[in-house]
Amino acid sequence: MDHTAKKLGKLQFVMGFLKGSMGLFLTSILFSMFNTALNTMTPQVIKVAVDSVLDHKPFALPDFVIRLLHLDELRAGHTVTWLLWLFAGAILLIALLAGICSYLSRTALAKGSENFVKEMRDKLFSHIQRLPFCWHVRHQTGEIIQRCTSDVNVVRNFVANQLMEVFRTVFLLVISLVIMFHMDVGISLIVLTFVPVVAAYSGIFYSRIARKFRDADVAEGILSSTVQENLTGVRVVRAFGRERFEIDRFDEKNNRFADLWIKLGNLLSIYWGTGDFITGLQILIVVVVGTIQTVQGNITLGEFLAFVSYVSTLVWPLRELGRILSEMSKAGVSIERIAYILNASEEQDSPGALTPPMNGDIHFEHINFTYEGQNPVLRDIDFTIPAGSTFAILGGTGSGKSTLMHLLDRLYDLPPECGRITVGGVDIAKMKRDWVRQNIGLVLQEPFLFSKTIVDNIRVFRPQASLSEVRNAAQIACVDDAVQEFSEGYDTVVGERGVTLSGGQKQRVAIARMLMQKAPIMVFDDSLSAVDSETDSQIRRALRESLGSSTVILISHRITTLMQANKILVLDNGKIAQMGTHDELVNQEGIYRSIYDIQLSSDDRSLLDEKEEK
Ligand SMILES: Nc1ncnc2c1ncn2[C@@H]1O[C@H](COP(=O)(O)OP(=O)(O)OP(=O)(O)O)[C@@H](O)[C@H]1O
Repeated sequence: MDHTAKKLGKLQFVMGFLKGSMGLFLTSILFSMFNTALNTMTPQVIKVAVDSVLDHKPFALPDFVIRLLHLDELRAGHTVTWLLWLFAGAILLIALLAGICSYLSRTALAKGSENFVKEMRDKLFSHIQRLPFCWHVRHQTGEIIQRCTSDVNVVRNFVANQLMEVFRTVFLLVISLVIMFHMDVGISLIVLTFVPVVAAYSGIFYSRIARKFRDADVAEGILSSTVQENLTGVRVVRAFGRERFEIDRFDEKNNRFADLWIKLGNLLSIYWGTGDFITGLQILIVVVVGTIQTVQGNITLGEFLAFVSYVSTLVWPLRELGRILSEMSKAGVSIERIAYILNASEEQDSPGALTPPMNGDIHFEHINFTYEGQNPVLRDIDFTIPAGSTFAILGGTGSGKSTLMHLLDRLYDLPPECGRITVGGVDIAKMKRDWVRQNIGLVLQEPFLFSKTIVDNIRVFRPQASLSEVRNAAQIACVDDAVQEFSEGYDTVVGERGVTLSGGQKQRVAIARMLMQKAPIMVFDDSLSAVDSETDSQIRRALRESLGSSTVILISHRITTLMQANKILVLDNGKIAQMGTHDELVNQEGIYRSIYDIQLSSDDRSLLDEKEEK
């Protein structure tokens, strides 16, 4: 029952996307039926031609056709050659009409299937945009890309080619059998007995092939993820001389993928080989029985030839049915894989979600947080960031600093009973997610830049911003000079298609981008780690002067980055270890003091002096 439900689900899934192009698909089916009906006429013309031209029998056509076309009179007054031309003309006319129908059917189908696949791609892409961040963290990018590209293509091929073939084959089978039964029941029964045989063996293979396709698809996903990971981490691969290791890793996955396709190929070869034998057997029996029947005078020579013609015409579509079934299994697997993405729940705001002002105090109230299946990452975290202040968070790696910011930005939601985060007294869980994110500017340690020009990257949040606004943000982020030095300045394309920026330049472009957002809360999550201490200090000075009333949260390992903050929180293993100003913390025993002592010996003294100047 489960299986049927699943199948029904797949059909409904496809129908959902077909809805918009139903008119085109119905047009295509209609013309395909005309085409099939016309094609089944040809053996009839052959039959009448052979019987009347070679055997000089009267036309074996319904009386009204003979009367309508005055065939008897024509026949009486004309030569055999003339009759032959008459039948040739009939075949030509049928071929012409069949060709026109085929053209109309295929153009409608091409349009319909492209609309279908476009709608599916649009839906997938917009759905993926709305999936929660945690969903993206849990799934490999290569695998998602594979589902959005090759799986979508498999479904498109199925809808554009195979689905129509199913209709065509069934229609062809029905018309041909009706005509054959009309000519001779005995031979028709022989032909008919082969239909379930072909269907049964196709069905058996269908289920086995489906399993193999599923394995091959999973292997393909793993292979694309390996390639994607390798290309993304190409610098690490080169730096650590891991090329050999990576090649071996790829080989292993590639071998597995190739093995699965070889096994699939073997299975398909058995299928086609067996199919060839069965159809050969079918033709053999029809030829033997047909010849006997003709010799005994039970059927005419023309009818015999028509039978052979129908059987030969039916052989291929029936054989194709097997291929269609295997394609269907492949498409079924792809549909399941696409549906897996589409069935994932999108981020959704509760009805009446709020959009309050975001310039109030930020209060983390007794936060406890655990990532799925992990140990607790944050334990009873409770503190307040006063509005308009600069607040710093210091802590060892893995102490939970970024997690706190993910929770503030609602990239992860706090489960009930695990505390709450309020801004200006309003729980962020009750706010619209978009609103929260628009009002919290976030710069990450490893910022991502799009493959576009620098100016477009900086004004990604405000595409209408003028160049002077962009430059102003870039000056505060201390990246304007560096950009001016590029031959194309702000029009320099960065990323895969263009110039490679240094880690520090990228971080500064990302800071400029965030400044354009003009958010009342700004978070710098270790986002100055790749710039030297001097530039770090310059940026902070420029930021201090330009941020106005925004609340700033600074996360860093570097004491010099944090020391001017109004308050510093020290996190240790998911718990609050210390909190206070630089002066308070440096004068107490504790983590802050030890880090200060270690960094003091290596940091530039002048940067520490900066604090005294302030
Ligand atoms: N998406 C995630 N899924 C599961 N565990 C995670 C996830 N993100 C972080 N963690 C784990 O949570 C803990 C805290 O990570 P977090 O990134 O918040 O630390 P951090 O203090 O920002 O570290 P760093 O300074 O190194 O960036 C770590 O043990 C980390 O492995």
